[in-house]
Amino acid sequence: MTNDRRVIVHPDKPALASSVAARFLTKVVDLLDERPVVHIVLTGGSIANAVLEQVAQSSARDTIDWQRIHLWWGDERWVPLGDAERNEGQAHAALIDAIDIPEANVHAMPASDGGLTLDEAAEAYARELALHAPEGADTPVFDITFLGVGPDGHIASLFPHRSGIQVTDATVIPVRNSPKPPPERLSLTRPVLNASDRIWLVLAGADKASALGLALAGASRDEVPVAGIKGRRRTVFFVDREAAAEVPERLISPDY
Ligand SMILES: O=C1O[C@H](COP(=O)(O)O)[C@@H](O)[C@H](O)[C@H]1O
Repeated sequence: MTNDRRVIVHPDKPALASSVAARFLTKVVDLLDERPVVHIVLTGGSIANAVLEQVAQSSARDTIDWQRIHLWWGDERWVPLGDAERNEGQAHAALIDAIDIPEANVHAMPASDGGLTLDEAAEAYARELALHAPEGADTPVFDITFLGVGPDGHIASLFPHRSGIQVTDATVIPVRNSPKPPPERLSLTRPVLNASDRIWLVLAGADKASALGLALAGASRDEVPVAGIKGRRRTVFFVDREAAAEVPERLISPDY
């Protein structure tokens, strides 16, 4: 199989969420057979949380040795701990509270009330990543990185026509004046995301169709940040029919 980007279309959001959850569980079991520890990057967004809820509800979830899983985040909104906007809090409610995973394996990004400035928080998360990195690297090798995609084509907190998408000399950046609230955020950078073995982008709804169509048609990453995303081994767009409306037929993978 080549490392071309693939698009897998599902009839609707519920089918998308349960299919991605099932693939995730199967892939994690396989990965745990191959290595001692598996690193996963989570994302915010409604469909991503629906996937995590489906993982939590699956009986297969108990076949995973969660002690050997590490969870990271691709981005976080700069709000206090416990704020409903926090991506980490949403993931806790959807999945993490339901699984037996050590707290030390859940690498949430800092919150705005944790005593750090936004810049210090970015540096602190970069240090946390480095602590779990193999020798000579700045971050762990992410086995699966989930990404949502905004209607404007943003991924993590890397937005169109902003400097963040071009950053290559940092692993984590502070984001200010985000076009989507809240205005302050933290984000992994594009090279870090692209160093993931597998990137699984999950998109649902008609408002995502244009961004996806443009990204696959060769738009620039400055215009449509998701266009600049490609994992080392696999890059798969898991989408519903509405989000796939502008995807050329020849790019759609037949294997749903
Ligand atoms: O703000 C964010 O938005 C994107 C996309 O969210 P969606 O609800 O439009 O799917 C998300 O991927 C990112 O993590 C989050 O912080």
